[in-house]
Order: sequence, then C-alpha cells, then structure tokens
Amino acid sequence: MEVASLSYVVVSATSTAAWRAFAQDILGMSAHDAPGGLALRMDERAGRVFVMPGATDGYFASGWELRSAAEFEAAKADLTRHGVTFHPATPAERALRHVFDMVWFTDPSGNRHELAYGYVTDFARFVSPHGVDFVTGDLGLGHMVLPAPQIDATRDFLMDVLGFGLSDILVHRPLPDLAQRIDFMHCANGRHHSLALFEGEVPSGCVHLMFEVANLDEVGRAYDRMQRSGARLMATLGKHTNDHMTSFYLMSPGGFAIEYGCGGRTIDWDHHTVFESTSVSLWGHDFSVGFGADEQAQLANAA
Ligand SMILES: Cc1ccc(O)c(O)c1CC[C@@H]1C(=O)CC[C@]2(C)C(=O)CC[C@@H]12
Ligand SMILES: [Fe+2]
Repeated sequence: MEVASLSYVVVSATSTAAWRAFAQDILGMSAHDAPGGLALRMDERAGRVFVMPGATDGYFASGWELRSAAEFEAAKADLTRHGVTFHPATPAERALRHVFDMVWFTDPSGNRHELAYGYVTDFARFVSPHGVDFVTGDLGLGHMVLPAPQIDATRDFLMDVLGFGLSDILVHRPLPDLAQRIDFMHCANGRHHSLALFEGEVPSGCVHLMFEVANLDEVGRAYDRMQRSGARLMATLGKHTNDHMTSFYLMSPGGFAIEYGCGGRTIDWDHHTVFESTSVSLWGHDFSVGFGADEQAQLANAA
C-alpha cells in the first residue's frame, strides 16, 4: 500500500478546554466543536488534530491517508494478506475524524494506527488566531514519534505492511549503559519523516508530535506565547542534523511534547541514501531543560 501522508492525529483528553486553549493561544490553531469532540484546524481541512473526551490524557491514534476508495480497498487486502487484525470505524469515529471511511489496528508495539480515505470539509479559510501559516498539504500535518519497545518488529511492520521507507536512524545514549534507537520513517511524500519510532516506553503513548510553520518568526512568536502562558519548555531552540528542522519543544495537555519548527528539508527518495546520525542537532536542542526529577529517576531505573 502507499500511504500518502499523516492526515490527522486523535488525542484523548480529560479536558477538551485545556486543548482548546493550548492550541489557540500558543500553537495558533483554530478550535471548533466537532461531533463527539473538538477539531483543531491548521489548514482548509475540518481538522488535523481531533480531541476526544476520555478518562486519560494522551495519544489515541494516527490517521494515515490513502488517496481513493480503490487504494483503501487494496490497503485492507494488504492487511488481510499479512494477517493483521483490523477493525472498521464506527459512524461516530468517522464523524469526529471527518473522513469517508477508516479502519484501525495496532502495530507490534501497541500503537493505534488508522487508515483513512476521503476528507470532509467546508473549505472555510483557515484563520489562525495568531496569523500562523502551517506547512501541510502533500507533506501531511507534520510528524509523530511513537514509543516502540518492540522496535525491530514495529519497523518491519511499517515497512512490509504499510509501505513506509526508512529515512535514517539515530542511537540516543542518555547514559553510558543505555542506548535507545530512533528509526525515522517516511511515506509517499517529501517530508523527511512522518513517523519515527523511539525504542522505549512512554506513559502518554507518544514521544512528540511535530507541527511545521512557514518561517522562523512564527517559531519565535510561538516561543514568546509559550513563555507568556507558563507552558513548559521541553527542549530549547535547535536545528536537527537529519531533517534540518529548526524547532523547540513544549509540553502539551496530552502529557507529550509538541515540536514546533520551520525549515524542514524535503527529500527526493530516489536520490536518498540511508544513514545514521551520531548527534541529535547541528546546534541547540537542550532536552535537559524538560527533564524533572521524575524523568531523571525513570532514566536511572531503565539503565
Ligand atoms: C533526533 C531528532 C531528529 C529529528 C526530529 O524531528 C526529532 O524530533 C529528533 C529528536 C528525537 C528525540 C525525542 O523526541 C525525545 C527525546 C530525545 C530522545 C532526546 O533526548 C534526544 C533525541 C530526542
Ligand atoms: Fe521531531
């Protein structure tokens, strides 16, 4: 199958009000009541992040776009051929996501993925409360980093069943005795990665979710809004070695970080060679600012 892009993300929330405020006041998205939840808009689509009221705060699902009914049917046949158990969307699930149809399943690490086709929108102009211009379109809404304790099996699943390609890898060494791999994966568009797998457990179900904006001024203004609002900085401004994104990270109401960046490079996959980067960033990205005593202790236990 050929996944076109990351179409939407669903989060579970104990307070949709917290997400509404966070998305509007800091990220610069617009928030709208949707059937069974909240829709956060970044572009002409009815929503790119759907907030579903629930008992917990965290990741719920990634929505991967197929371009037509024919591709959707072929994708379901691929799942069946690979012995993947999948479930049909309920009418309520389709309504919140604003798609024609959807099926869902979990990967070998337990992350929920959805395959969807067709989107429903009124095409009302996206009006950001802070004038933010998000980079979406063919590149999809941004990227997700998901926990993958079973990283080898999960990567094979994404490549063999969903048709993702490996962009590059990084081995993160937070402690001398602890090495955690991150596999950066792409689907059928130029975005360097739409999904990355982090070899570790994460309570919120998500390592981070990245949104890209048009330029550095938009990143800096969001940084200012974060500081004024009292939201928690998780990593300082920096530029990544692999995708060249200039970004900072902040904590979301979902208990996972949002990466807010600009200037990511797009890749022509026919002329790309897989590599391993031995550093996270060309400059900046001090992740220690987001680490409290809890996380330090967790890391020590893991080692
Ligand atoms: C290394 C990297 C390249 C491109 C990205 O878009 C990107 O987010 C990252 C960083 C990934 C990763 C993370 O999100 C969780 C905290 C991590 C493990 C670190 O402490 C260093 C690398 C970080
Ligand atoms: Fe990222």
